[in-house]
Amino acid sequence: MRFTPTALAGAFLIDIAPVEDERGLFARTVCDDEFARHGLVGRFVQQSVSWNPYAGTLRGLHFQMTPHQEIKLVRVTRGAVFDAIVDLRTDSPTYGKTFHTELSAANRRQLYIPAGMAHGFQSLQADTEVLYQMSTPFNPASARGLRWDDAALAIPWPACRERIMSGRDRSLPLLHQLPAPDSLA
Ligand SMILES: Cc1cn([C@H]2C[C@H](O)[C@@H](COP(=O)(O)OP(=O)(O)O[C@H]3O[C@H](C)C(=O)[C@H](O)[C@H]3O)O2)c(=O)[nH]c1=O
Repeated sequence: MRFTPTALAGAFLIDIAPVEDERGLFARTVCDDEFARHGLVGRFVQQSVSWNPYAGTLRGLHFQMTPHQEIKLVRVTRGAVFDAIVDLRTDSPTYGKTFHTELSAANRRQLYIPAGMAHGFQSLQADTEVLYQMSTPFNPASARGLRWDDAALAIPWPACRERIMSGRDRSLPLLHQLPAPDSLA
């Protein structure tokens, strides 16, 4: 695997190093030792899938509050997404900064998201499926979110004819409205 640090401390792009032959390819996507050599956690306790039948579906920006904040490893197994993260760690040099990338079944790229970040994506194709691995179990009571279109974040979400979102996501708070840092990721 190839690990590329992003502009946000602790967040990495992980690309496969495929072994190819006449049958196709084989590639490792998670390895505890290799992750540890890059200072990353390679053990996950939950794996989830998100299916998005329509392009323009936007989920997020979500995170879990302390002490349930999650490390997430995200990849796309069908279709493609515009994937975005926000650093919510108030002690981080990149607090309030964002990073985005395209994850797709074609590029087989993964995004490693450290604890303390909000995550969201917009599907770029119909029938897009996203696979997540989480380091911490889902804790509904600590699930929180951040508005996708917060001008303070200025995430360049791709234009689309109709953006499909949940009512909850449409009404999430802005960054400056989030509770005090001690209750945040
Ligand atoms: C996340 C999650 C949700 N649920 C239940 C709760 C709801 O009844 C239903 C849909 O939940 P939600 O609308 O929060 O699903 P998404 O909007 O896809 O949320 C995810 O999308 C953003 C982009 C993420 O990064 C998170 O992994 C996750 O928050 O599944 C579970 O039972 N377990 C879970 O781990």
